[in-house]
Amino acid sequence: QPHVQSPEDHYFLHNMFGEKSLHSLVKIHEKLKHYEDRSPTPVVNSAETLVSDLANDLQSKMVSVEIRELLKLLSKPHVKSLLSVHDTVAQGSYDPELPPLPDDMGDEEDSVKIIRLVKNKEPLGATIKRDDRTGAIIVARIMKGGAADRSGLIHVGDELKEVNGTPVDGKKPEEVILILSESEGAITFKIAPAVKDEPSTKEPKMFVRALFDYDPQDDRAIPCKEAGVSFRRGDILQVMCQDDGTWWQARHHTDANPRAGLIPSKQFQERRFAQRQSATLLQPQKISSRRSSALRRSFRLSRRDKKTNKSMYECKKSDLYDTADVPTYEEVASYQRQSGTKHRLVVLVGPTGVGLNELKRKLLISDPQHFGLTIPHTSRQKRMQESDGVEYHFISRHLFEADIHNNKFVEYGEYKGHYYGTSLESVRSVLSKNKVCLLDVQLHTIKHLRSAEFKPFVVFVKPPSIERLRETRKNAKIISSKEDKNSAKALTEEDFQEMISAARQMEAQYGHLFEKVIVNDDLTTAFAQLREALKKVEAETHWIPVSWTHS
Ligand SMILES: Nc1ncnc2c1ncn2[C@@H]1O[C@H](COP(=O)(O)OP(=O)(O)OP(=O)(O)O)[C@@H](O)[C@H]1O
Repeated sequence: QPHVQSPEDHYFLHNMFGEKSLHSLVKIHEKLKHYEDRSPTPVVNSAETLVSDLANDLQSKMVSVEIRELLKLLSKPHVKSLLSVHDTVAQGSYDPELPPLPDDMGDEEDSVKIIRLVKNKEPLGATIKRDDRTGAIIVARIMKGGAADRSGLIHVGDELKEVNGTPVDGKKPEEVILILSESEGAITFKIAPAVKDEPSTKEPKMFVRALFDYDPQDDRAIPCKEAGVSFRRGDILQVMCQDDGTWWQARHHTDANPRAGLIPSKQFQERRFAQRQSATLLQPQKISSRRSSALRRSFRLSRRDKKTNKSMYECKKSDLYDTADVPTYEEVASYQRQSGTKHRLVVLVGPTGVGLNELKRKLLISDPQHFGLTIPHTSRQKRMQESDGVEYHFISRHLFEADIHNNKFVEYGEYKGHYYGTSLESVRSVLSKNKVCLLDVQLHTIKHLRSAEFKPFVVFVKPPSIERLRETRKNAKIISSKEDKNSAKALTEEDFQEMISAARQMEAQYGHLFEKVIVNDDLTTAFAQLREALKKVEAETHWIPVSWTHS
């Protein structure tokens, strides 16, 4: 067919239509159709009984070879199955046959339920445990949307008495699971239903962003590895049940399968993390030895005269030892910016020299009406060629200190006795012009910006491999340091190494805050990726922390 384009599709179809079994099925279908049209009626509707009567009769007269052969044929499993199918169809009784109720049921057993589930490849969607006190096998949880849940017949707390006629009393859960996994088709359970009021309240849907990687296979605590759901940092999960304080039930929100699986609860994960930390006495890592780099970036672009402004500032609020909160899950809601409303604040982070300024500059040039930068504050004297509110907002040292005290700065620092800082007001000012505000700050300040007002979209710019850095940064320059503030120096091997190790530490400590990671290998490609990511955030529906949706 002309619309079958890929060779794999073609190959697949070709093989499928060539299958013998498919041809047989088609033939059977045609035959059935043929008979159906003739509306046949069964001659007998219990061929099985007829055959068994016949066999009894013949048994006593096993004289001829023919009789012996006939008996042999009739006792073949295939023939028996065929007769059984014949009878089922002839009698038109397609309901499963329930095993007869035992006659000797004691009084205490009068509430026993016999349940028959037809098992396909799908797992049952239930976990069991042993009651330590009574030794009984109890249904521990029912996975939302799974086969057991959908049947509506099995509930948490039900006691399993028998599986396919085998009593499970005194058996270990693993042994019961083995019986289950070995049985095919219909499985019959004898269950003593739990005496309790089943909470029937519908769970509200909750979506969370996972802030850590999880693989149930590596988790020794999970009660059933097969029931676990693995996920990666950044994945959006729908939490469907939080009844259990330790194991929540959740599914990937894009997953077509409605069945939930187990994930560690927020509280449990936090507890584990705390234990792990105290066990290893983990020291929060110090990020980058080239301190105050972020502050320097924040100011450099906004200065007009580049020559005089290539200098470094001491960062005062340099809380480099800050540890992020334990990253587990963050509740999120879908969000789309309405046209005319404020843009999300774009925060660029990355190690010194990775190219944040370069990317900001390119964005700004690409659309100066759309993107904007903050104007910093300083306590130093205004120079001849400068104007207030253009390069800087010039304020007195006294006022600057009062503003620091009143938490008016996103971040600030001191260089050569003068304060420099980016105020929250300067961010608001760009946003209120309906522009996308591009900000690069030190990582620890992100958490102060995480609010409904700014809804920061944090982009982490990552260096490529050291080999690629060597290749691509041949002509790259970074601002040297205080000793020689007017000159830029070429990037050295040490700079490359520092860039890579700083990036690694940043990702380990703050990775859960990054909504987008861009590798700045080839500049044009990195810029295109950044532009694309920003476009998406502006126009498409995406997830943001739920607390940002109600301001
Ligand atoms: N992908 C790239 N390929 C080649 N050179 C690049 C690339 N990205 C940035 N550069 C160059 O690397 C140098 C450092 O870039 P830039 O000043 O933008 O870094 P930065 O992250 O802002 O650094 P700092 O923290 O030191 O301010 C510049 O000379 C820039 O042109």
